[in-house]
Amino acid sequence: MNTIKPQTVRAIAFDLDGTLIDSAPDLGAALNQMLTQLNLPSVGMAEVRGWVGNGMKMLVTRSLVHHAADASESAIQHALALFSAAYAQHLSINTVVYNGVMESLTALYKAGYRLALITNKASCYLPDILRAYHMDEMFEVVLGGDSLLEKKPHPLPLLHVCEAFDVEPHQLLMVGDSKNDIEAGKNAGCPTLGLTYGYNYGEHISLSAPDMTADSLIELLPVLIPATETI
Ligand SMILES: O=C(O)COP(=O)(O)O
Ligand SMILES: [Mg+2]
Repeated sequence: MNTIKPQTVRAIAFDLDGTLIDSAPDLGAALNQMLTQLNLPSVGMAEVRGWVGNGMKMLVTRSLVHHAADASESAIQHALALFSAAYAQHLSINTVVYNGVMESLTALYKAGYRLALITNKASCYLPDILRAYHMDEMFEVVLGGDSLLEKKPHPLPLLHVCEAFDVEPHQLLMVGDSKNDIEAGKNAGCPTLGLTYGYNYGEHISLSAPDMTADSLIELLPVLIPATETI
């Protein structure tokens, strides 16, 4: 199913984790370093992939709850400080860019679409990560989970991008791997593309009923750049 219209879309907002980059190996390494410091057992990548999507505090909290450890606010804050220090050393060691991402971003950018990044990841890590994966020139607006008063699935970051780009919500396509992205898009009145390969709490993204689903970002090119056959 695809109800995305190339004649209406003028700008595209991308999610980061699970959409552009597979950051779970670095997030997992930092989480396991934190768990070791707390004398708790390590967790596997499958767990980590199921916990990413609502920011670092939620990732840390889910790991503490998983171990039935102290998950009081002060325990979470202590764990979060350990995790943040560890992740700062693990931003771009084993993270990889998904297939098709660079080609697609480049083609969409060259075709004149205005591009934004809207992630729930803390904003302090974004410049280094975007630079490490050569994406720092692509996005005119970059928002982290702490950039505004609300984060996805709240519509505020998407509406902020609409205002920055001077476009209507129906002209901004939201692209993401999780229900937070699709719900944020629907809440803002934006069309949505759900990618099937990322992290979505073990659920298929089609359950969130995006306007289009795709197994690779490349599938968006013939939709938004109709002359695209192969790249
Ligand atoms: O940091 C997270 O939990 C998720 O980040 P995302 O919004 O880029 O998927
Ligand atoms: Mg994501």
